[in-house]
Amino acid sequence: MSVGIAHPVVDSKSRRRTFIIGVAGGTSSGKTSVCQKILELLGESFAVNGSRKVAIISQDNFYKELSDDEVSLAHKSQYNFDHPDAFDTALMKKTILDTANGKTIKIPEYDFKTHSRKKDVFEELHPCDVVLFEGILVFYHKEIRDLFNMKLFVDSDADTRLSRRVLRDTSERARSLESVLQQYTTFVKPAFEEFCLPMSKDAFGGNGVNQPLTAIETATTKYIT
Ligand SMILES: Nc1ncnc2c1ncn2[C@@H]1O[C@H](COP(=O)(O)OP(=O)(O)O)[C@@H](O)[C@H]1O
Ligand SMILES: O=c1ccn([C@@H]2O[C@H](COP(=O)(O)O)[C@@H](O)[C@H]2O)c(=O)[nH]1
Repeated sequence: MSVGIAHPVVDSKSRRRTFIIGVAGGTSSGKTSVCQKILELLGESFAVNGSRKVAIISQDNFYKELSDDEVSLAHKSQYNFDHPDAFDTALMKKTILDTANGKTIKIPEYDFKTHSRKKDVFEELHPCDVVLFEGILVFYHKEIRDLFNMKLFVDSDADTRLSRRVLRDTSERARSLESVLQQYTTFVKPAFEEFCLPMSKDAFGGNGVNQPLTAIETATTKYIT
């Protein structure tokens, strides 16, 4: 499989550019784990040539603020967090563009237990050389998709994803088994098939890190000045 390296438009006045990698995949496919591994390995290999800063941004931090009624629905597993409209696309686009142009950005933090952003809590991210932007629907909107220099799709089998999700959501996200299964069958699985999977076509696939890592190392060496 070939890897397309794109060169999205960045502010020509900007002196610094950041290589942005979009990492998509279904829920619990291992996106965060793959990103952490890439970050670790890139950190090590880049250390040979001087320090290059690599960071991970999660699309989960860009969920829209919900009304009280929507929060009530969310607590009953009746809110669709897997639809593209659940995300603040404008803020996501601005954040990626600012990152690409070497600006310091502020990322909101999301709380899965309350289904809301943490009030006045932000992570400040200083300019990086490589940013991994991961999430279920990071490839859905063309205006966001086109900002990535490289696209990776973490491809894990559906049974594996569901079993990991059950374990994670019941232990870390304060969910009951019934609610995880209800949300999965009503929203998560249909949305994966409609909005996530079709966007994986031109991305670098698999669920390991070796092939993408080699491609990322090659691409970033050429791209970053
Ligand atoms: N290769 C793997 N083997 C076993 N468990 C894994 C593996 N990759 C991820 N997990 C576990 O599955 C859950 C979801 O993984 P995560 O990387 O957070 O996925 P995603 O970011 O796609 O939702 C986590 O609890 C994680 O520890
Ligand atoms: O308040 C919320 C917000 C999101 N979700 C679910 O999270 C996953 C996306 O996160 P992954 O780490 O990629 O699994 C998505 O499928 C939403 O259904 C939630 O349950 N509650």
